[in-house]
Amino acid sequence: MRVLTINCGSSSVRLAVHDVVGNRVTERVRISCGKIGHNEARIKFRAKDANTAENWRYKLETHHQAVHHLLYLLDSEHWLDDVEVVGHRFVHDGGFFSQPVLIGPTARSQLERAARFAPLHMPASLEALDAAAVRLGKLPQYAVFDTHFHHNLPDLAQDTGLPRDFVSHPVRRYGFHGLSCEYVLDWFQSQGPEQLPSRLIVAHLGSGASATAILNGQSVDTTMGLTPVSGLPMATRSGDIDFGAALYVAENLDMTVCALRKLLNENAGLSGLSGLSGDMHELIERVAEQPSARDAVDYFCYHTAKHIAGLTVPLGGLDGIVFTGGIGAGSTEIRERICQRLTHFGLDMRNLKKSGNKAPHLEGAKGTKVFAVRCDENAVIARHVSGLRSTLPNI
Ligand SMILES: Nc1ncnc2c1ncn2[C@@H]1O[C@H](COP(=O)(O)OP(=O)(O)O)[C@@H](O)[C@H]1O
Ligand SMILES: CC(=O)OP(=O)(O)O
Ligand SMILES: [Mg+2]
Repeated sequence: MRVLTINCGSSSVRLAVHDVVGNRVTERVRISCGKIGHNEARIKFRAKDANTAENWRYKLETHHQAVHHLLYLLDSEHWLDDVEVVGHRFVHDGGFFSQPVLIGPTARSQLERAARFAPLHMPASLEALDAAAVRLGKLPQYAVFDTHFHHNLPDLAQDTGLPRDFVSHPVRRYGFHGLSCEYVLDWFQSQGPEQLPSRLIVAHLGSGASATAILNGQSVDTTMGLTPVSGLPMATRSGDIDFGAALYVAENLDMTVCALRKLLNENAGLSGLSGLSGDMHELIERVAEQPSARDAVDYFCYHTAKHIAGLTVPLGGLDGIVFTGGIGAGSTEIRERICQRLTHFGLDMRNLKKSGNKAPHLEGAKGTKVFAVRCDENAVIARHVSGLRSTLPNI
């Protein structure tokens, strides 16, 4: 089965076409655009069989523009000709879905209702749904959820701390970056039997950032909650903050709830702290000359390490850490700086500098192994969509 997958991240859009036969997922082509909204967004194209890779810089201000442009580029080179089905990453299921769903009118309106919980992602994915319908006609389109992997979090990890009287469906902690966690589990599987660390933390560090505690392959706690604004500091999202401080600021500045939501989602985190940019690469380059860039990077590394240490409580110890996402897979420096704060866990750092899925040292490790894995959420979407295609109801 030939599957087109569309993954709208907070600063990126990634499209890919895969062939899926049984459990085998083979990528034909991928195209992505990062740094959306910056002056120069980056488009990367790679076609596996043709062995071609190209990069362009382009002015793409919004996800809407990016999705349309990437679809156009694929279509004009006939990469979409034999696509049979489309799979989208939707970060939030809104409490409506516990598995991927074929999107009909009811599911679509439920996804629209869930959009308020993830304003940097869900509206973009809904636009991508429409853009694909325009270009590909009536092909079936599926939603695959970031929340799915965390569906069976223990009650203790699902509770929000709000009074029970106030909390009703759909208010609970959901967790995100589940597709990335699934990819990491697949990656361990590919390294050979019994390579999966029993007590594992996946630190997905991209424009959105989270850490998830995985015990024997199951998510047992994670840093994001009802919304993907909580937990680690992010490009433009605050991560965990003193809510009293947020209320004080909102009251003093006479902010509406809507303005507060915008502040915490779009103007906080690395961007708010540095006053320069939410892009980690840019900040690292400016650390020497800009104290605020240094402060933002320090804050990110410190709080990420603190959250990782906190997640050893539900795990009862720590056997492995995987760094993934653009920063986690890309930056040896950030991985090192986080790990320097975790040395009391007895980290085995032999794999720390091995970016992007290179064969790791696995034998003879003493203590907690550290890995960097370049996750591929689109491949996981393609696998889900093809596996469930014949069994899902169209609602
Ligand atoms: N080699 C690298 N070193 C440092 N940061 C990097 C590197 N590669 C990517 N990044 C950062 O990763 C972030 C984007 O992560 P990514 O996972 O691609 O985004 P998204 O969350 O939108 O999917 C940006 O802050 C970017 O600067
Ligand atoms: C859930 C989330 O934050 O996703 P991303 O990292 O792609 O923005
Ligand atoms: Mg992402």
